[in-house]
Amino acid sequence: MDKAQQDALKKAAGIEAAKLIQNGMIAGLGTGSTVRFLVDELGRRVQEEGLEFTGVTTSRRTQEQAEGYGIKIVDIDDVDHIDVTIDGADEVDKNFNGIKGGGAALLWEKIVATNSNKIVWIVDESKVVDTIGKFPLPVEVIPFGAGQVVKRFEARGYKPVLRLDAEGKPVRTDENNYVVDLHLERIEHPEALADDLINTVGVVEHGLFLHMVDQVIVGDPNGPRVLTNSNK
Ligand SMILES: O=C(CO)[C@H](O)[C@H](O)COP(=O)(O)O
Repeated sequence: MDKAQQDALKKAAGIEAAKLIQNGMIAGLGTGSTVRFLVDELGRRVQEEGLEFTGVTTSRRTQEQAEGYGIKIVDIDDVDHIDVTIDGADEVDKNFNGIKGGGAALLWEKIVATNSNKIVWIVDESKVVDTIGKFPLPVEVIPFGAGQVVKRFEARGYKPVLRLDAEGKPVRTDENNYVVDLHLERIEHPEALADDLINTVGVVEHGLFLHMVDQVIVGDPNGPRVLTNSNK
């Protein structure tokens, strides 16, 4: 699949997911190129159809895009609930477990998701996999002692790589932390790995999103497919 085809599938998933947002709702808005299509469509509906809803964003990037369309964005601590959060993902398996954080927004994404009544992911079909882990697993770490965390991960065989920007400097998250990507190839026991990572001093959060997602909207050449998690 080339990039243009992948973008077309991402866009179709984003437009389909935008239908979930109705007047008066409080919606969590994720981060990434797929979510950009979602926000474009919501912005169109705000401007052309008078849609009124409140958004809570998972990154400054999404906040800027949404506010550019006149979408009302509030702080997460200023809402008493979030009806639905729509976000992208890097991989998702048949158990609705996935990897997020390719865009370095995993911490805010997990906080917004955890506080949402419903979580919907929008992906193109290439992200649906049998076993997660081919996509390097992002882990957000505090800059102080990050090198020591990397050494610990090396000792555990996690193949860590500190994420760098185009200038060779460590990528900074919206919380000013670093991201370490674990090149694991296959994650056979995601729960055990999640426990191990979150119990490592210096780790703020990891990109394993387990038992959280209610629905996945998959951009497919035959039209968007909605997968519903019957275990939730
Ligand atoms: O987790 C994320 C950002 O932290 C994104 O949702 C994920 O990387 C998917 O991005 P894209 O829609 O650009 O493929």
